[in-house]
Amino acid sequence: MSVNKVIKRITTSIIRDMKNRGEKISMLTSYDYSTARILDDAGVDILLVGDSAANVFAGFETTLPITLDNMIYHASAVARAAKRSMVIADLPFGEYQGATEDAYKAAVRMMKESGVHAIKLEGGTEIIDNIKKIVQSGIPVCGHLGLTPQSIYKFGDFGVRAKEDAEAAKLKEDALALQEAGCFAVVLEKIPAALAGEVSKMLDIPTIGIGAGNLCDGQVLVVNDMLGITQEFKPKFLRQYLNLNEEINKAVKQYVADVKAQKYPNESEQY
Ligand SMILES: Nc1nc(=O)c2c([nH]1)NC[C@@H]1CN(c3ccc(C(=O)N[C@@H](CCC(=O)O)C(=O)O)cc3)CN21
Ligand SMILES: CC(C)C(=O)C(=O)O
Ligand SMILES: [Mg+2]
Repeated sequence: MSVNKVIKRITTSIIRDMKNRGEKISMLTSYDYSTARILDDAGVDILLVGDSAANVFAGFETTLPITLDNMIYHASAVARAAKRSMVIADLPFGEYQGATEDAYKAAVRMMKESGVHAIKLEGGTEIIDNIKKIVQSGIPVCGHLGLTPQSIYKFGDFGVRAKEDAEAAKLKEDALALQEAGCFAVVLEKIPAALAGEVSKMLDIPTIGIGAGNLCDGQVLVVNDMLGITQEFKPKFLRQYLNLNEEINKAVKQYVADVKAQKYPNESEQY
């Protein structure tokens, strides 16, 4: 019997209601089944299978190399774990910026083969026709504006976006276009808090911020960062809730020492 008969799944309409009620939306990334089980049980509203898997899972410097097949593999693992959370997967670089037909096919493959509930795409007016086609086919789409890591070589750095009036005006225009195209939410990454507040007020759909202040309708962090597994990455917006890197280091050192000293396994740990 499906768990969903007892535990209500978070849907696009539920997160819209959250915005209307003023209940903030919590989102964390997730790339594997075991972690996703823990996050789902802990009550996170949305699990994002981010293309940041390229960085934190695979060790690439940027998000560009991860493939659609890679993303489907991660997304299917997370989708199998999520009982209550809504699961969103990033479409990777190169799969949705070209012909509408190609973008549509990539979105359909992600939905069919992974079992996630929605997809996320970086960009605004440039990809609006592709977003419309995907939304019209029944696939919920989340937008992503501000710092868009798939365009890192265009921007050249990971600095704060839309600090200047012209870029802020373009971001607002993009946000309205995404809403108009039927996106159910939009991620705002590394933009001034005041601008994120204005956009959140302007839009009917929820905004989910990362490095975008507390006036957004929700927040997202990379789970490896907030648990302190990631070691080098410490931007100002990140709050580290655990130092898991240190905890794991201690545990592994103890294990190695126990093996060396023949203290593991003991009598009760063998047959
Ligand atoms: N581990 C991880 N966490 C993330 O939040 C994340 C990824 N990877 N990969 C994909 C994108 C890239 N993101 C980023 C990348 C860099 C900064 C950042 O603030 N970097 C520098 C500052 C650079 C600058 O100011 O020019 C820092 O302080 O670490 C923020 C978000 C967010 N996403
Ligand atoms: C940082 C979030 C928003 C993301 O897109 C990712 O993890 O890939
Ligand atoms: Mg991403």
